[in-house]
Amino acid sequence: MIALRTAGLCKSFQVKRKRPGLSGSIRSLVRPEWVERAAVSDVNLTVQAGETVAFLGPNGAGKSTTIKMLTGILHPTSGNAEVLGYTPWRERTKLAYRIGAVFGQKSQLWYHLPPIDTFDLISRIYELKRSDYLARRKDLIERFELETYMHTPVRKLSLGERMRCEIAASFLHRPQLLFLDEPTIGLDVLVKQRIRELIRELNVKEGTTVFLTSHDAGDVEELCSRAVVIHHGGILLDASVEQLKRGILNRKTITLTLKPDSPMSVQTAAIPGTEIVSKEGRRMKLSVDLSNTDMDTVLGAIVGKVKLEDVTVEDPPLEEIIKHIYGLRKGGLGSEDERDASFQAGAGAGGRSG
Ligand SMILES: Nc1ncnc2c1ncn2[C@@H]1O[C@H](COP(=O)(O)OP(=O)(O)OP(=O)(O)O)[C@@H](O)[C@H]1O
Repeated sequence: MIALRTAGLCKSFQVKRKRPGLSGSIRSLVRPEWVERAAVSDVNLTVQAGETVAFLGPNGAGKSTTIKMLTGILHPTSGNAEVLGYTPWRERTKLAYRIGAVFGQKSQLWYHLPPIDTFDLISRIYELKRSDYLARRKDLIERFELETYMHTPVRKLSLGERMRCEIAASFLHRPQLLFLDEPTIGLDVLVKQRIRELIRELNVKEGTTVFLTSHDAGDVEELCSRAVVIHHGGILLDASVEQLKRGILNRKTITLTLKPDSPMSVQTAAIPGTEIVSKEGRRMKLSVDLSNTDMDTVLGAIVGKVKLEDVTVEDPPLEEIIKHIYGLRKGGLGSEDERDASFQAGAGAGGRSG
């Protein structure tokens, strides 16, 4: 069953063109000149029910604008979309009963009220049967471990506690499709991990389709089965996360802080798949290609050669990954695996994209 389908979805905004200089500014004020700016251009996408899709792209790529059209907040300039059988901008109210939305930077919980009050309010907005609501609330409170926070005003909760409440609240009315916009932004590693597990659990248990935007490669790797990358408003890549992992998400960044009495360099020439990307005083960043080596080998080759004060291993920022994909698509193709991830998938993971 199809959860969501778009065909040639486009959105342009009229923006004022600013003329240069003071006189230009005054003229713009008196007689503004409008130009059209494309935010989303020709997005063709099909998401099957139960899929977990990461919708990725750099700042300004058109992610939020697409989500706003899919939830019925914005009308497209042209093209079509169908979400759970509804045209979002024409049947917004009906659709609202069947979808959920969580915005990492905007709270749906009342700031001065405890979460339990907002939960009650949501149950009334969605006209939930009292007994169903109470059973569902109990289940979500246990699952998300919210008991201790339910009666504390939201303003007194930490970001991680609030986000767990936000996501639990969005599941109250059993949405078939959940839109998550940066759900793990600003959270520490452990809370991010827990939130991903909980969303994944509900996806598996209840078949909720997940459509998520994120700048965090970990959200994509751990939560999603498919990634759609949007750039300059159009789809650049549509791949299974497995393909991405094999081809593109196979790099890690190691940051070393060396002790003052340590030798100040690491001989990466002797470690396959590893190169130094930056060096500043006692801090050094290495990029590791895990299709060529493994973490044990790399760390084994470093430990003992230098004296370490600190070491961290991270995913490279998603922006870097997207830049890399963009480079591949423009023709600078690397390994067969990269071609695999970039092109097979770009033509549509399982023929899903246009
Ligand atoms: N209401 C608006 N009026 C004019 N331009 C807009 C409006 N909303 C968005 N845009 C423009 O459309 C483009 C896409 O914006 P959008 O917010 O969809 O990007 P995004 O991918 O969600 O970015 P981010 O990751 O920063 O949230 C941007 O160039 C933005 O400036």
